[in-house]
Amino acid sequence: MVIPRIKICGLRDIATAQAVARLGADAVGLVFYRPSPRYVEIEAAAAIARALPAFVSCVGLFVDCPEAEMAAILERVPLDLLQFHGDETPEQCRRWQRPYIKAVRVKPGLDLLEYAGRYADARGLLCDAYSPAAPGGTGERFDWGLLPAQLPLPLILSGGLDPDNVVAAVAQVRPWAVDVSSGVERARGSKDLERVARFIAAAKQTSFSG
Ligand SMILES: O=C(O)c1ccccc1NCC(=O)[C@H](O)[C@H](O)COP(=O)(O)O
Repeated sequence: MVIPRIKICGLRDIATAQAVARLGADAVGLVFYRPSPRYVEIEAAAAIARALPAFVSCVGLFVDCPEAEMAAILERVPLDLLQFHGDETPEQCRRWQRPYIKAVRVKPGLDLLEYAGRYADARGLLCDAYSPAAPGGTGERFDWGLLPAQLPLPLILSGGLDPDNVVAAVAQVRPWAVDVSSGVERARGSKDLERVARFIAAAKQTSFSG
């Protein structure tokens, strides 16, 4: 039986990150994309990463980050996994020799099988909604019917998930993991622990044979 893993993205302080871990998240995401309302400075990020309990992964999220900035972050923040959410090539993703996942913004006409094949060494493919407004964290959903029945990488479903739709999402898509940001916030960049708790409880009650 597969019970989807849960990533809560866009944490910005230690207390909230620890609370999210206690509520049952498998991973938390730290956003290193300056235009985002969820952007976290290096020192705060390092403190959050160090404060997480064992078996909760710390994921660093990058959008076409300049190399020097990326190197500075990797030197100071103990990240378990890198999430590339921009137009990074497979070579750019591999360059850091760290486990990584690749995000793709799904829209009609995109060949997801071909895309996944190019990032064959990624630990997962995070499928998010395409929006012209921002590269991610928009709270927008995409048409789950655009996903192929099988992908060569573990599928992380993202984009517009919330406590009320995650059960239906898992039933339809059968993803390895689910990822959420806006759907568990009270305002952009501010997590609502009651919504986080409801999201995690709902996601954990889902399972499917895999
Ligand atoms: O969260 C952001 O602000 C963000 C900004 C730029 C690129 C990616 C970003 N977030 C990536 C995530 O993993 C989000 O959880 C994912 O896009 C889903 O967001 P949401 O639809 O708000 O749940």
